[in-house]
Amino acid sequence: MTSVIKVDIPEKSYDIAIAPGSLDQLGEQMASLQLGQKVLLVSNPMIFKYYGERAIASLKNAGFEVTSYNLPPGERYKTLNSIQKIYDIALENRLERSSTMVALGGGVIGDMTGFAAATWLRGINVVQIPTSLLAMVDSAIGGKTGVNHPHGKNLIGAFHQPRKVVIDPEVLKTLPVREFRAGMAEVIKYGVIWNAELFTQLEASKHLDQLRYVKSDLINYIITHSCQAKADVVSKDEKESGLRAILNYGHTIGHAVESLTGYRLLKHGEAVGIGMVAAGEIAVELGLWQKADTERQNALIKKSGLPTQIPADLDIEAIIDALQLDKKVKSGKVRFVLPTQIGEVKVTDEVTSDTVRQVLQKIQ
Ligand SMILES: NC(=O)c1ccc[n+]([C@@H]2O[C@H](COP(=O)([O-])OP(=O)(O)OC[C@H]3O[C@@H](n4cnc5c(N)ncnc54)[C@H](O)[C@@H]3O)[C@@H](O)[C@H]2O)c1
Ligand SMILES: O=C(O)C(=O)C[C@@H](O)[C@H](O)[C@H](O)COP(=O)(O)O
Ligand SMILES: [Zn+2]
Repeated sequence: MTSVIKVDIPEKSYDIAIAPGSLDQLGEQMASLQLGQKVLLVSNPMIFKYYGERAIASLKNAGFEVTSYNLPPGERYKTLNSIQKIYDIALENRLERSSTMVALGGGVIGDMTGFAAATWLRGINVVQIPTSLLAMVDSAIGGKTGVNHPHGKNLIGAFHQPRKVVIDPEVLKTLPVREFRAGMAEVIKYGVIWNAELFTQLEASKHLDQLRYVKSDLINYIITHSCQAKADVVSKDEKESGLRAILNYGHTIGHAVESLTGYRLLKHGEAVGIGMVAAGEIAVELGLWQKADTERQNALIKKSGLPTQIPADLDIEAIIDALQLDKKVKSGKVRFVLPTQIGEVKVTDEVTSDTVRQVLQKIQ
């Protein structure tokens, strides 16, 4: 059975289709979008080895003319240099305005392919085929695309909505367990910012860190409810002029920690987990959130096998300085997304550096 969730943006609406085995229906799913014939499929060598040929066979069966290109894996390659390589292949293969880039991979491949598609010929089609849990529940949806600058996360990018997101949960069977856990951080995020019921379901679930059993009802529940939360928010505020900032919960400190550790020590989701612990503690400090609720959140993060502490050798002053590069900074003031109760958050610029320092020292 296919679940379909709509992202409702004027003139750019699209479907997120979730169904086991849907990788083999990719061509059919794209055929109804009236795209040009040429497709450039972007992936990385590992993911391509598992799923590339199946995706290409389905696209060719539907009449598409397909070229593929693999980028090296990992956040360290989420750079303008990689984008240049995609442009070179697009040029070589004469991709046209009606052509489509297909991102087959995790959030790194999705963000980069989306950005290349946003900028090649000033914007061509992109279809997202997320293969990590994190990409399924978050990065493939909503059109944030881009790359890192040597000094900060995602500092270069564009909003460019996909024409479709095709999720085949069966591909999670090959996802390494640490990557699965990293994806759970963004799932917990939706529980804290938007969907209290999702949060309590996660609390009630055993073996959250071992949930790669794709046939389980829970994994389908997690993917659908997370996609729905993201679709709800993005449909209300495509370009983060207001509400969408809540999707950045845990990312203010998370991004700083991720980039200061050179994208080697922590996965994005792990850094977000630590960032949520920090944000929860700040909210308690400010009297916005109950201590009992932050303890519930932190227990869930731990139960998912995620770290909850700032790495021991990381300089706290460097983290505080790095916060200035956050994209939510407004008139020079750092803005935080802070919980007020499970399922609700607010955005505030009333967090002093002293409070941040105190909390970071507490959780290091
Ligand atoms: N655009 C957005 O809205 C948004 C949202 C959240 C995160 N992100 C970005 O997403 C990135 C993190 O994404 P990620 O966690 O998917 O990391 P990732 O893309 O690096 O993928 C994680 C690892 O898992 C491997 N992998 C992926 N799917 C696999 C599968 N099915 N089988 C085997 N191996 C598989 C990849 O090769 C990679 O080594 C970060 O760059 C983050 O900034 C973007
Ligand atoms: O979609 C969004 O909006 C998000 O903030 C989702 C985040 O999980 C994601 O990591 C995003 O890329 C962060 O955005 P940024 O604008 O802080 O780079
Ligand atoms: Zn994120």
